Amino acid sequence: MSLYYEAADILTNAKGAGGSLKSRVYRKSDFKSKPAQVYALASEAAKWSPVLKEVVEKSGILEEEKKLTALLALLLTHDLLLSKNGVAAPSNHPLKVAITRHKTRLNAELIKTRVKLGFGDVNALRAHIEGKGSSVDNMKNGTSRGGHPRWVRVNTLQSSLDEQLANTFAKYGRKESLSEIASASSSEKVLHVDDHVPDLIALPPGTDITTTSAYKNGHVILQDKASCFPACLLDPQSLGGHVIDATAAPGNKTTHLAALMGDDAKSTDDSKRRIYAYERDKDRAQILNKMISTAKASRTVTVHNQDFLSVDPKSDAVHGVKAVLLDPSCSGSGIVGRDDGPKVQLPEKAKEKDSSKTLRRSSRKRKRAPQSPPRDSPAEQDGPQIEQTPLELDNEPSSPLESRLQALSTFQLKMVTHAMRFPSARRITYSTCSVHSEENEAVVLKALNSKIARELGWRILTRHEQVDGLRRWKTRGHHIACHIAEACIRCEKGTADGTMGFFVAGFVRDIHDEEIEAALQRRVSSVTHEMSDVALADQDVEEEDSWEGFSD
Ligand SMILES: C[S@@+](CC[C@H](N)C(=O)[O-])C[C@H]1O[C@@H](n2cnc3c(N)ncnc32)[C@H](O)[C@@H]1O
Repeated sequence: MSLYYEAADILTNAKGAGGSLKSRVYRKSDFKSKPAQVYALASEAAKWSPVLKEVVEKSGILEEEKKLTALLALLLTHDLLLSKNGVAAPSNHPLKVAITRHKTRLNAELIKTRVKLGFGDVNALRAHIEGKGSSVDNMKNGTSRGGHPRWVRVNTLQSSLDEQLANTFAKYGRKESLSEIASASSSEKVLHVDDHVPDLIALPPGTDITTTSAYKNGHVILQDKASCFPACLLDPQSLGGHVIDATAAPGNKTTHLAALMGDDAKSTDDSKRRIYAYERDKDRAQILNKMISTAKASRTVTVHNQDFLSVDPKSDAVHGVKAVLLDPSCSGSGIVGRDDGPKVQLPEKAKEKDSSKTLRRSSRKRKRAPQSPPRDSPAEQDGPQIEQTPLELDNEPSSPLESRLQALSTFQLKMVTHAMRFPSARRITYSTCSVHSEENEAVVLKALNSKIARELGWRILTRHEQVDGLRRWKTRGHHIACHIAEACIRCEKGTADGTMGFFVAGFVRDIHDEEIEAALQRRVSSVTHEMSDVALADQDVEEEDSWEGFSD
């Protein structure tokens, strides 16, 4: 019987363990049940929870069975009604007895819910739930947003969109709208060619292309749409000169930059443009090398297993660098499926339903937003989801998330201001896969207000100056940064746009080399002083990335 308690325990995640549901199950060593069984039950019950919540509530068993918590009732009902082997416990076990005696009632409620949702039999409902993970409400009103599309970037160093459409995706029907892809099941052969990022294709959620030769040979790369924005925004082909990818592993954006540099990058001429890819972590630098070689970008990219902050902007090694792509470590709060595990909808007792409404209403009235929990805490994990309010900028760090965000943003600002020091650089993109303003607009604002930006002529790249696809992108920055909000590009996770949560902004400068040289001379004596001004203390930050590459 420990199976149900253990599955409940892992879904509640009371200790706020980090990572996906799967990693949390397999990390835990003290299960009595088989970890695979716990994982299967927890993830299946979570998927079915929008339906089972209604079934359990309507049956009224929570009012009658004092032994059953909402989560145990959900898990047991799942196995009683939907598992081939039924409830995994001896027939006289009190929990099994407590659920089994309501089987007829629960079954009747499941039939009613299924019919109401418009499914002919339980297999049709199962197929829908397996395919899309939609909520009952979405199913009811037909507004299911579906899942997260599988984004595939054609690697134009090796292939072309037309070639891939004619070969790898020859049997796929082309759809005009992304929503048709998001709501398709993984077995449907349909695709959508993206409207904002060139050479990008959306496939139905869960589509596996890792067995195709195009994927194995690096002709196509798995990369979320949002993660393609920084290289597009940097627009390296319009600038000339060399490019730095300051925080490069695993290499999605490095290989994208190489693809955008196109023919130039293919040239064997010694004077050709290069990408200097920095990665401070040794193991990740190896992954980066592998990705670059599979994508056939080695002719353009040189990998440096080095801390970007230790690169002297004036050294010969980086002479002629015109653009810097900066995608540093961040909280990773925008990543889909990384650690926002399954959302469980729990049944409520009739009486509790009323009181919980009161609670929610009163919390909305509170003037100051409740502390947003750390990324790893139960609220952002697999437990019952607490209503979230956007984190407000606050100078007094009082929760682990706030202090973590402050450490991250200090590090991120340090990276941006270092990139601003490269004398020949004209454009920088700064991106994160975080949803928090502290790591996004706030860093951009602080960087723009820094002494180095002002002295060396850096300003924001306005929306009007952005490449066509990104200029047309509607979701812009948060208004805490009102005068630059339009210039900041945001992607929200879980919307019809089918992206992860992401942020990117560009910096440019238009001044001449001589003016920059003079400004650099003037500030030689003040640099050390400024470094301490912005509290650029080294911070240990957890690494996060948007790796979706070859071993996806
Ligand atoms: C968000 S990931 C980059 C993802 C990558 N741009 C991509 O699209 O595949 C951040 C990477 O930066 C590396 N990193 C963090 N600080 C660094 C530094 N100071 N110098 C070089 N690399 C750094 C981390 O090890 C991590 O691999």
